[in-house]
Amino acid sequence: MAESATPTEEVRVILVDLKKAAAGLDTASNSELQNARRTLQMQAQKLVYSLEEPNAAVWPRIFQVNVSAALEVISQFGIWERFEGGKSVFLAEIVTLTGADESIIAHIFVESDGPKFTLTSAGKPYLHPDHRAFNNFVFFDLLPTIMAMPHTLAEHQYRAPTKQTGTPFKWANGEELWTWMGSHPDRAAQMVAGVRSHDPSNAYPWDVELEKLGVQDNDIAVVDVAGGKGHIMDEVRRRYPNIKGRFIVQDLLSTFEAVPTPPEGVEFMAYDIFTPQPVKDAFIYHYRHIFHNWSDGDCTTFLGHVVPLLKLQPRSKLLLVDLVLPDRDATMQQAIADLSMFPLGGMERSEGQWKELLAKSGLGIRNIWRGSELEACVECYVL
Ligand SMILES: C[S@@+](CC[C@H](N)C(=O)[O-])C[C@H]1O[C@@H](n2cnc3c(N)ncnc32)[C@H](O)[C@@H]1O
Repeated sequence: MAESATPTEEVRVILVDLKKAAAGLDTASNSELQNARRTLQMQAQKLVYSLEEPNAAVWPRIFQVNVSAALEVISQFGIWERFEGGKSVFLAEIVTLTGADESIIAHIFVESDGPKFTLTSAGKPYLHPDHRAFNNFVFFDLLPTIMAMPHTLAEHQYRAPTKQTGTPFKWANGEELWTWMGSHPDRAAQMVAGVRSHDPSNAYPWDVELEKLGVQDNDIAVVDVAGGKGHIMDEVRRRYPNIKGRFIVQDLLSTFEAVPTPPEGVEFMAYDIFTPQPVKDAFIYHYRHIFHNWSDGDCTTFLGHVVPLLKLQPRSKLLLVDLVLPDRDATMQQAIADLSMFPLGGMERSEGQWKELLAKSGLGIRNIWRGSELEACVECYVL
C-alpha cells in the first residue's frame, strides 16, 4: 500500500494556522464571532484530515451512506420521540414497539450504556422532523441519481448536461426533478419539509436594510422567488416583527399543493421562474437555494425576467442566497456541495463564477453578506 500520510512538516504548518484561528476566537467581537468559529472549524478539519491515515479513511468514506440508511430505518420504526429530552430507550422496549429482531436493532443503533440507547449529539438533530424529511428526500429521490452517474455520464460520453439532453436526474429517471415532483405529491411534501432542514440565513440584516428603504405597510417588501413553503419569510417575520410591508412567496403550484396554508404574514403566489415576473415594485427580489439548482444558461433565462424590473425600479434590490466558494482551495465539504447539485444540472459557484454569471445579465455584485451559515447573500446591482 502506498505511503501517503501527510508529512509532519505540513502538519506543523496546519497547527500554526490552527493556533492563529484559535487566538482569533479570543479577539473576535460579537459580530465577528461566527466567522471566527467557522475559520477555527475549517482549520480543525484540515488538521484531522492531515492526521488521518489515508488508507484507513477509504472504507469509512464509502460506507458513510449507511448512516443515512440507519436513520431511515429508525424513522420507519417511528420511535424518534422516545429519545426526546435525552431519554434512554431500552433494547427490550424497541423490540416490543417495532417487532424487529434484536440483532437488527443492534446493527442500527450503537449500544451506549447496557442494553439501552441514548442519542449522541450527532443523532439529536433528527428529533426534528424536517431533518428526517431531508434525509428521506435525499436518500430516496437524489441518491439513486448520484449512484447512477458513473453509468449515465459514460452513456452521455461525459458531455455536460444541456437543455436538450436534460440533467443526470432526467437520464436516471426519465423526467426532470421538478416536473417529477409535480406528479409525486407525497415526495413533494417530503422535499418541501426537507428544505427547511437547513438553517435559515442570518447573513442579511433584513430589518436594518428594509428600514433604510422606507418600506410602508402597503408596499411589497419582499418577493421570495421559489421560496418553497414560505419558511424563510416566516423566519424573517418572526425574527423581525417590526418589518412593514407584504411578503410574497412564489413557487410552483405543485409545491403549494403540498403545503396546507401560508405562514402568518406571508402570501403565496403560483409562479414559474421561467416566465416574466408578475410582481412589480417589490423592494426585494430574493432567491435562496435556487441558482445552485440550475445551469448558467437557465439562471440567465430567469434573471432575464427580473433584471428589466430592476432597471425600471432603481430602489429594488436583488438578493441571491447560495454558497460563494473560494476561487481556489475549496474544502471537501464545499466540493461535495458542488457535486451534489450536479445531478440536477446545477452547481455551487465561486465568487469569480458568480461575477461571470451575473455580468451576462448586466449585473454586478454590490456586497456579499455573510452570517454563521456556509452560504452567503449576494446583493446585486445593475451595471
Ligand atoms: C431547493 S428548493 C429551495 C426552497 C427555498 N427557497 C429554500 O431556500 O428553502 C427549490 C425550490 O424551487 C422550486 N422550483 C423548482 N422549479 C421551479 C420553477 N420553474 N418555478 C418556480 N419554482 C420552482 C421548487 O418547488 C422548490 O421549492
